[in-house]
Amino acid sequence: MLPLNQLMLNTRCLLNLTNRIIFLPLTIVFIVSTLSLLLIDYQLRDELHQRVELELTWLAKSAMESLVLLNSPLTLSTVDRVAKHLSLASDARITFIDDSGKVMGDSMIPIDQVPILDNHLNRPEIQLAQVTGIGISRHFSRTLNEEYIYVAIYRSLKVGGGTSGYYARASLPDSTIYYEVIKLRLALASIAIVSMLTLILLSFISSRWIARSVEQDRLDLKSKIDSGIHDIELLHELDSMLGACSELSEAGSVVKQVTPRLLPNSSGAISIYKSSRNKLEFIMFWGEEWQGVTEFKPEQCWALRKGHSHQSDHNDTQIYCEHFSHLAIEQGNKASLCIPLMALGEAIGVMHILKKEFPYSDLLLTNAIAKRVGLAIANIELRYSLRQQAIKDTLTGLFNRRYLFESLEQLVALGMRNKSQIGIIMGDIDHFKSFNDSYGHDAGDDVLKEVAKELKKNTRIADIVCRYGGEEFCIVCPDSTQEETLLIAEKLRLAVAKKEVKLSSKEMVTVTISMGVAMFTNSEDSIKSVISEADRRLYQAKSDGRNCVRGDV
Ligand SMILES: Nc1nc2c(ncn2[C@@H]2O[C@H](COP(=O)(O)OP(=O)(O)OP(=O)(O)O)[C@@H](O)[C@H]2O)c(=O)[nH]1
Repeated sequence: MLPLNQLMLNTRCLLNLTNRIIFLPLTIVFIVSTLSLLLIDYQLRDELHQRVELELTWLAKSAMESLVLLNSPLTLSTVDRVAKHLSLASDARITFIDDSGKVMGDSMIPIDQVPILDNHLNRPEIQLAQVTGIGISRHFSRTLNEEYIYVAIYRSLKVGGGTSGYYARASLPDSTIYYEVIKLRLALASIAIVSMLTLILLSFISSRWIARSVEQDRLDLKSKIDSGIHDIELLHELDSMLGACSELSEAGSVVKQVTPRLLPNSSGAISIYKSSRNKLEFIMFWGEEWQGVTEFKPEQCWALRKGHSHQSDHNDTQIYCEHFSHLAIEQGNKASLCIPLMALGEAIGVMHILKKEFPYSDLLLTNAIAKRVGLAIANIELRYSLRQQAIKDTLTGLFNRRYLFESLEQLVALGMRNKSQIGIIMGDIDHFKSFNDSYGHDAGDDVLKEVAKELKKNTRIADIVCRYGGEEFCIVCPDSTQEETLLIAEKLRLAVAKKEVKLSSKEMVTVTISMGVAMFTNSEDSIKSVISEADRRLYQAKSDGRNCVRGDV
């Protein structure tokens, strides 16, 4: 049995597990996405810088081309106009610088201030362009008071008759890139936040779902355990009740009470082998009144033929046992199950059950019930046969002297209480020694058996007929007067005298019996004294010529 607190503990563990299952991946996803975002941010910034530099290079080259294509002399006003014109097409600042470092035009500086601008030869991008043709740098612009990215192109141009070098420079404030980066970061952060929120929501929903299904599983498990405990308790009860039964009828009523609680909506019966073992007879049932056959041959039961249980609807078949089929079909196509009842490796009977269906749990239960019922029946039969051996004479089947004294004690006590008399008849076959000597001991045994049958046949059920020893018999007649007992004795004497016994040699013989009668009339009479009195009368009968009854009239 699984205790309830153990069950709760298991559930809590499961919930903790659920938390771990959900929140651990969530944390990992959060860390991975944050790192990815940082990487993307870094790469995008780098990419953006490269693109800006490329764009500025292209702009600087275009500006230089514009200067080359300018049909006018390269004066401050023409060059500055080109710079300002070009800047209309982009956000970039365009600056033209001549060979000597003097600014010839700037898209962001009014023309009147251009001449007063610093010499630009010391600018890193100009110095680089002078050497390699193109120069890129980032530094603080003292003119515009802001951090800028600069790309400068150097080209020698034909001016008048000679050539002169010019720099075309395109630049963008760093803040422009910074704002772009900020915009990108905002977009990425928004995507990340929405994704995380979605993930958290999904995790929350799935954790609720897992918790609900875990709870459902727990309840299912609990109800299964409860019903399992209930079944175990009932099986235990069945076990102990059957163990305490001494009669098959008692076992039958226990099975009738307990089995329907273990197998609800079922009906069934138990049949056991007759001693001849060629037939089985119905001994008990449960559920609906048993409508099936009460006697059948072992060959009519598949379970007994196979040596193990037979289920009619196994593997979608409809193979019913012959002793059972009509019932299963009449009662709405119910499934039938036959289980051999085993004891000491031998089938002693069969349990047949009708039910709509047999789930696996029912099969386990029916087998457990059959096992217990089989053992109980075997025990009862064993006890019965031991008891019979203890109280019966094996040759004649009559009760023995031991049973006579046991039952007399009870009968005398009861008789004295009820103020009724008990008659005792002692009988002895006449000249039995000479019969044995003439016909042999086996013939003597046959005569003893036939005399016993006659005595049994001519007495009431309540009378106790015993073999007292050898060829001597004792018959107890409860609730009988002396006259009645004498009449019974006379009747028995006549019946024995009339009986012709056929010996194995086919010879027909007759014997006679002498009888003495004595009575229990009051509580003072002891068993021994009354029997001695009956014995004394018997010897009186012997001495009076035998084949007669003696007793006080
Ligand atoms: N065949 C057979 N004989 C038995 C059995 N028990 C006792 N006897 C015999 O029964 C005979 C009894 O003989 P006795 O007691 O002398 O008495 P009786 O010959 O019947 O003579 P009366 O009683 O005087 O008529 C003995 O020979 C026993 O061996 C038994 O179970 N089977």
